[in-house]
Amino acid sequence: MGSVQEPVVAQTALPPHGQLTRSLPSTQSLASALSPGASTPGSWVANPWVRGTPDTSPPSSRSGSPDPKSKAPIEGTIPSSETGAVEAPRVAKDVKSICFVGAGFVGGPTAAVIAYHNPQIVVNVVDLNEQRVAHWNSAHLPIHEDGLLKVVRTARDGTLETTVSLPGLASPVKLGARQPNLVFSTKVVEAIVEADIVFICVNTPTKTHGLGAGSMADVSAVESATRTVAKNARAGTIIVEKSTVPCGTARMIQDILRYHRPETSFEVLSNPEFLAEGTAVENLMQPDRILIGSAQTLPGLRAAAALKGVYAAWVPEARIVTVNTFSSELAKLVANTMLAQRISSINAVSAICEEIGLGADVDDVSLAIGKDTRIGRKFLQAGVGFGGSCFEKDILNLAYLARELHLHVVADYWLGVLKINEYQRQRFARNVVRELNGTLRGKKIAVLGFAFKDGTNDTRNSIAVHIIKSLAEEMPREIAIFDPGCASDEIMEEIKKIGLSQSQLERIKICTGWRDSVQDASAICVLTQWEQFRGIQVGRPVKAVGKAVKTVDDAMIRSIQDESLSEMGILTLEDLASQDISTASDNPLGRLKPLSPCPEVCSHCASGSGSMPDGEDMVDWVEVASMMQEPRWVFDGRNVVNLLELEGLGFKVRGIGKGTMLTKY
Ligand SMILES: NC(=O)c1ccc[n+]([C@@H]2O[C@H](COP(=O)([O-])OP(=O)(O)OC[C@H]3O[C@@H](n4cnc5c(N)ncnc54)[C@H](O)[C@@H]3O)[C@@H](O)[C@H]2O)c1
Ligand SMILES: O=c1ccn([C@@H]2O[C@H](COP(=O)(O)OP(=O)(O)O[C@H]3O[C@H](CO)[C@@H](O)[C@H](O)[C@H]3O)[C@@H](O)[C@H]2O)c(=O)[nH]1
Repeated sequence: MGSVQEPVVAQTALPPHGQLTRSLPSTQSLASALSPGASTPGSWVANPWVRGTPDTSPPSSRSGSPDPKSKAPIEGTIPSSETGAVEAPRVAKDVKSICFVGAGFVGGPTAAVIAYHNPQIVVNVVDLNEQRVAHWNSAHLPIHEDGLLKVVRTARDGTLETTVSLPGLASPVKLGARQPNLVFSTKVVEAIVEADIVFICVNTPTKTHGLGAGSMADVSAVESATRTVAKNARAGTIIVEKSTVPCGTARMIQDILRYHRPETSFEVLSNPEFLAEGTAVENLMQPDRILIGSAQTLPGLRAAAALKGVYAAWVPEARIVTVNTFSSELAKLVANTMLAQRISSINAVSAICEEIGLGADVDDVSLAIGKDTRIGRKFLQAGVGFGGSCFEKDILNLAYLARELHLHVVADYWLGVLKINEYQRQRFARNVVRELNGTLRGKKIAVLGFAFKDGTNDTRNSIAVHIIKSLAEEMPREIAIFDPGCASDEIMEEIKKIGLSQSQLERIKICTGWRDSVQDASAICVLTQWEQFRGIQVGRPVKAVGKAVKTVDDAMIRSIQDESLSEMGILTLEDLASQDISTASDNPLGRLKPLSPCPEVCSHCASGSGSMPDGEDMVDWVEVASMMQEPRWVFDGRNVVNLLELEGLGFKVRGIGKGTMLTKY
């Protein structure tokens, strides 16, 4: 590329205050951009987030040699020579191949659901991590999410031809075999070359060193993935930013693309992901919304339409929101910050409840305010604080942006959400030590729950790790940790990151069952809201099991007998078939192909680790009472146990925000 420098990117180069000017197209200019033959490549006058002046000249007039990899225009693109305009991306129907770069918690499930609903599109999921890819290709997926294995097996392995007979159906329904269309591999370049759409789905943690350490997002993986895309993607390929990124990253991606491919124009879309771990498949199957941000230009809007077409295979159009790129990037950060803010708000109330005594109960307050439809009941569960790989990082990201814009009051406002979160977990750890007479020496503490929330095996930035660090500083005899979803080695790996001394580390034991962990313990800390920890309790209303029985109606029969039955239709069929069989099955129609056997050395098969709890090994609090040391403390950081009942069994219990005692710290 001669002497041209690759652009310096993203947050490191925010402009001086007051220079954040951009021009969104006026209605008139947008209308003209949409008119046939429009040639404006973009309406942003300057990239406010990138050092230097971006090249807004048409690709053909920029410096640099012609792109040797650029191929003849493919079907659906508008050749620039014919129109004088930048090449417009293909429209939805032309999307034949999608590539996900990054097979992590987001990339894997998102790619699987897209492939599941679009059997005509080949979805390649690529990652540099060979072990992760090997897991995606096995019976033991690297992440545990309800329903994920079935979705992956359907798309990755294809299905068998099958005939379904159901009561209410006049004639059996024949389902053809489905061809595999989901491929996990390490062949990053090959998958990018083939792709019509590339999703960048790599990690964006908070920087740990250098400029902005502890607050700024590290976009180096996005940069690196973009470089590989820039060098290999075909002209017309749409680049989608799926990772959660600082505002302005789409521009950074665009600049890297321009640097490596000055002759080729690519559209970059923002399409943030809103799935929550533990409910990933449900969230992807029935999203509240799909957000697509694009340049407000003809090619930008066309690219957005192409992506919309992919989602429209199963998401109602009204739920697909299209905005400009910046709004989309910002909306993702704001969504997480506001969800976290609700948790910190209710946790702040929990501190008041505990201090005021008088029986004030944060769960009652939460119930009462949540009935107000303007407030709503979600994300008002008080607890020991929020963990996970997203909330903290995204709040820091938003606050960093505000700080760079000299909006210090705004930055402090959002950082207050994190302050309360830290305060809450410190309060919890302090309470444990105080109630145990100010010393943990010679005592065993059981920790029930390590995952940052239930339903997942993700141990990243778990609240438990912070609590364990505080407890370990008191040099207890032992800290015995049990989590029904996390693998022991992953728990230990996280613990090793928190800087404990050798002597502290030696006191930590990871248990594979709750009995081992509570045996002889002086106190139990419940830190994850696993259903299993509620335990066998008298007087708790039994949750209704199973779904309401569906009956086959005419509309259903018509949709089922439609020859071009979509996966949505097949899901209905599966729902109906599931009602007919006594045991829950991932394969009610007998459609799934048998799984290939694992190699003999499969560590998962050997240890059974990391599988989600099946609900059979409920904690039996009566048994626990007989196993613990007096006075049998239970510190319930998630308000999952029945406080009164446990007190009846002889436990001393402290929940979060339960003002039953007047305590002073
Ligand atoms: N975890 C969530 O629930 C969640 C939800 C919404 C959004 N997000 C966002 O999505 C992004 C990804 O998160 P995640 O949890 O999936 O991360 P992850 O760490 O689980 O996965 C990222 C993957 O990208 C791979 N990778 C990194 N650089 C690569 C490269 N150049 N080429 C190929 N592969 C590469 C890594 O090996 C890793 O497997 C982040 O920005 C995150 O903030 C996460
Ligand atoms: O009322 C509540 C709800 C949650 N939590 C805690 O908050 C954390 C995060 O939970 P949750 O938001 O359910 O899981 P995440 O997987 O972190 O999902 C969040 O972060 C993702 C990554 O950006 C987003 O995509 C999701 O929309 C957003 O909910 C966990 O520790 C929970 O225990 C509470 O303490 N109280």
